[in-house]
Amino acid sequence: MSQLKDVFGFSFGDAAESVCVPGKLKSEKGPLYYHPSRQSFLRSPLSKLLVWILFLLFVVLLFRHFSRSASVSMASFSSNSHSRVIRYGGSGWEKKVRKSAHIRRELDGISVLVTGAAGFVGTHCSIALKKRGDGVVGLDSFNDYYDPGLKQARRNLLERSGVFIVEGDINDQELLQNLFDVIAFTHVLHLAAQAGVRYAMKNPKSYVHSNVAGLISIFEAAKSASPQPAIVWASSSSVYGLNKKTPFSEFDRTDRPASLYAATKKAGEEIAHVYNNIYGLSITGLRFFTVYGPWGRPDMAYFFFTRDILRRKPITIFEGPNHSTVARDFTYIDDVVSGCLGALDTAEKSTGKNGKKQEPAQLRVFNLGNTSPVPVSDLVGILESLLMVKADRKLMKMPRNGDVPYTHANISLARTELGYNPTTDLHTGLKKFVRWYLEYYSFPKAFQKKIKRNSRGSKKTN
Ligand SMILES: O=C(O)[C@H]1O[C@H](OP(=O)(O)OP(=O)(O)OC[C@H]2O[C@@H](n3ccc(=O)[nH]c3=O)[C@H](O)[C@@H]2O)[C@H](O)[C@@H](O)[C@H]1O
Repeated sequence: MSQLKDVFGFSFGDAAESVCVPGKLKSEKGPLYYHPSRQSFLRSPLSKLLVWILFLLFVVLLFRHFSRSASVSMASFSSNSHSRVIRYGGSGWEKKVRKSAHIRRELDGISVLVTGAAGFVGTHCSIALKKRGDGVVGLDSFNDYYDPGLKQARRNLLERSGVFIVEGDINDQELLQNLFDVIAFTHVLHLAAQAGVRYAMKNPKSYVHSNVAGLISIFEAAKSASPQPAIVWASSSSVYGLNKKTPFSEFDRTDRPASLYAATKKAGEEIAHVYNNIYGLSITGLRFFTVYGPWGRPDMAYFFFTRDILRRKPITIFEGPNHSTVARDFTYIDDVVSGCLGALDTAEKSTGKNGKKQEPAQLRVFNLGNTSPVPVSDLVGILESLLMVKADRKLMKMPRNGDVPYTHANISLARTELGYNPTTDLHTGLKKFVRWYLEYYSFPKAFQKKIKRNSRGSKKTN
């Protein structure tokens, strides 16, 4: 209102007050005249008219202003109901996209569209690619599945590394087309997804929207692009479902998912087969095993356990049947990044042209795990020793919400084909996470130092 007041010399509040409050004398609001029959001073009809005219003028200008913005948005904004109204297109925008996609590496440099770039794995991969001289353009919807402030902080980090993130939904076909028109991406690293196993009970449709429809949208854009990019995308260890045979191998069956999340990732692998078969897209699916580390996801157990232990709040540890331990093949982020880059570097070119396959194209799936499952109770033990706080543990039977009791990756295939070689044990990885956590959430410096000193001396327990 104050800005409008600067422009028009009055605000809507002024007009309403001067016109709509009868009998209220305001000497500062223009000429008054004496009304003999009412024996009082009233504002002159002329000045009332003037106020009305100005008010109407203001309404017309306001209307014109908003209808102009709306017509711009129709031309160049996403109209998808799941995304916010977002501006893209135009020379300034294209310049940023081109700059971000610029390849600085002379030999074998690639230009990558990273979806979910403000996500946990997306941020780390984008930075690693940029660091080695590849071109990177990010795409992220910045949805509020978890703290958007953290995604924004990751965006700031990426911007400092020279990565531009386009804000938009992977289901926005027009936006994708626009991006492929500007840049001939050699690769797409498709990490945008609805994550979380248990959340699928609460919001099942979000999994279909992102993990099925969104994946198809990416494949559609890629198959029509010229040249077609090679695609590396995030599947999940959860596709092994309730398999008993361990460690999980890529050759094992994956038709018994335990959660809707797993089912949508499994569906993604089948959809990948279709696009590879019909359109000649080169596609690599990576089955991530419970990835953790700095800049991680607050919806994951290691993250909220840390928060709750520090707040002296109880944490719930799930148990399997007959009080058996629940365990995960926790995989540190740097190892997963090396696997993602290995997959990009070994991806063959897509073979389609003008939307048609010319010859058979590469289709791969790899486990990216750590090969050493750790019980969740041990994870809590490591956090206790690093944070120097005893956790208030509550043991609880694992609810039937899509969780699986155990994961363990066989990584021989990734080792051979991608040169994947995880080196970070859970203790070392959590130590790095805890240091980041305390710094990011601005814990007192003295406390950070104390924890750091303690963690230097603390021993590996796994
Ligand atoms: O590998 C994957 O493909 C998936 O990994 C991750 O799923 P999960 O392995 O289930 O990780 P996470 O929720 O951190 O639970 C860890 C452990 O803590 C146990 N757990 C959990 C919560 C709790 O309150 N108590 C508890 O014991 C719980 O039973 C479990 O044993 C990603 O979130 C998912 O998006 C997907 O990428």
